[in-house]
Amino acid sequence: MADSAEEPLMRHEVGLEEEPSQDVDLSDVSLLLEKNLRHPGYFVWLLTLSAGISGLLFGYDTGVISATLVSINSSLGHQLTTLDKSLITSATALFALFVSPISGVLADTLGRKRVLLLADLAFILGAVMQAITSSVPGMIIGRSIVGLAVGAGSFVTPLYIAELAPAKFRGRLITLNVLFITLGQVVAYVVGWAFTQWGNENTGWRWMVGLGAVPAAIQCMVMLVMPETPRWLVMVDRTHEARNVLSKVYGGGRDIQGMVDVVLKNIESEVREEEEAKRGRMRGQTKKEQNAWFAGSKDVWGELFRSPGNRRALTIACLLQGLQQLCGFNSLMYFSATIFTLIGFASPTLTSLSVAFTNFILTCVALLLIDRIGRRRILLYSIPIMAFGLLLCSAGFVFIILPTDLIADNPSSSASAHESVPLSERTAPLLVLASVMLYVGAYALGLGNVPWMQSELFPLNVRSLGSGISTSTNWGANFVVGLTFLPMMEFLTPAWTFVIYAVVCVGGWICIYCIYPETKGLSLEETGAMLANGWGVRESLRRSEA
Ligand SMILES: O[C@H]1[C@H](O)[C@@H](O)[C@H](O)[C@@H](O)[C@H]1O
Repeated sequence: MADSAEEPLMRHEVGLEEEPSQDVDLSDVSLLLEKNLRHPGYFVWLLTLSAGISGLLFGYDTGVISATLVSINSSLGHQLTTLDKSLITSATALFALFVSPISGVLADTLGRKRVLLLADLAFILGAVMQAITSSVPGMIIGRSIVGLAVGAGSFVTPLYIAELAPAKFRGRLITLNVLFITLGQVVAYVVGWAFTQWGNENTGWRWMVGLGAVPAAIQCMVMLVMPETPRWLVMVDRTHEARNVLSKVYGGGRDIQGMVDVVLKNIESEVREEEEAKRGRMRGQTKKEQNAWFAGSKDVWGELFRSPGNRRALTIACLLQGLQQLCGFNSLMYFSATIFTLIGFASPTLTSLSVAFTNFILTCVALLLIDRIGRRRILLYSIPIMAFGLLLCSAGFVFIILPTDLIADNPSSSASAHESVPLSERTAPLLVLASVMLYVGAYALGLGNVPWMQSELFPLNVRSLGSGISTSTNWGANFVVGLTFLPMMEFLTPAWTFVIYAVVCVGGWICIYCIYPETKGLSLEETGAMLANGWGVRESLRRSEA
């Protein structure tokens, strides 16, 4: 792990003598100072890792359902129906969708750290509830509580990291969170496979879901000793504590005090400006309207929707987040074990591990490549491969004859359905597996990551609202896919289901081609100026080729 390798920076190095003067542009100065940082430093890594456990939990809880669904059998009173499975799966996304907007308000009033701690408690409660329940409604409630935790955690974790990390490392540290999500999914699949292999047939799945409480409890303990973010501390007038946290972030020592002063002043002036803007907006309004949150947010809503540039940014961010889910990836994440059971693999949970593993490895590759290839280009290359994979998968399903009620049936009975089948039907499952892996790999390279870089599309004043709306689009679409996948498989046939996802990919590709400019290498201001005058696709390509 990198040690705190900050260069000793003194005020005179950036032209500051004593206290930073009021006419110096503090944001420029702190950027200049931060440029000299070589590594995030050990304290920032520690903070990122401890907050990143939320990503791990997010991934674990979304991934573990795959093996759970094929292991529950009749432990909840009866064999699960298609509706039971769909509700159990999609409840998490629905509650994550509900809680995302509220968690922003909670994060401002209670602090970022307390919201993370509350999310941990919800993770623990939801995991225990699922592990001990004996009914389908109990399971749905447990999954919904986990949804609250996932929704709050997925909003607050990037905020916590962004407010603590020096600007220079912010992007990289935030995208690390996506890596944690996919790692969590791998862990969930390994645990799922291990329990179906060696666990008790009736209680194994209870351990799978219950284990989600462990990382949450660890994070809870670690977060108790972690600090609040300097920005929130300044917001609630605890400037002295904010200074101490900043000193640790920048590596401690006397020689960095100049930098800490500048960064602190910068935060203070930003917070002051925000408060003044809020007070200005509230002047002349009725008592009722003076509800700070409402008054503030109402105006930001106006700014977001009135300005053409902001509207374009929002359209692109929602398009990408919606497409990330509507392309059907999570139907594999949630139901791959069900699918592989359906087509006769002897160890469906082990087979489906390939989905989570491919996703994780190619997410690592994507994070290395994305700044070099560019967001637009990586999407335009990878989405056609996804569509091809889906069509191939659909072709594979054409050769497989499935008993009509198998989706809702006992998985163990599925093997017998494939005992004496012609060769084409024996190789077709392999074709399905290979095409699923092709699709997942291409997804992880582009759509799995790029939409989360949404904040770079928005100017500061509407960034949090814009990102919030596009994140809700993600959860909304995730809910739709979780709820509709099994009914689509049952009523439209698997072959048509995958064709529909392929059509969504093609439609998405056309939209991206027409309206998503290449933001690689552009500053936030340049992106903003470009979107203010149009979609800026041609101009962005000219710039990135120059
Ligand atoms: O970026 C993540 C990642 O791609 C996950 O694998 C997926 O399950 C999530 O829905 C997505 O938001």
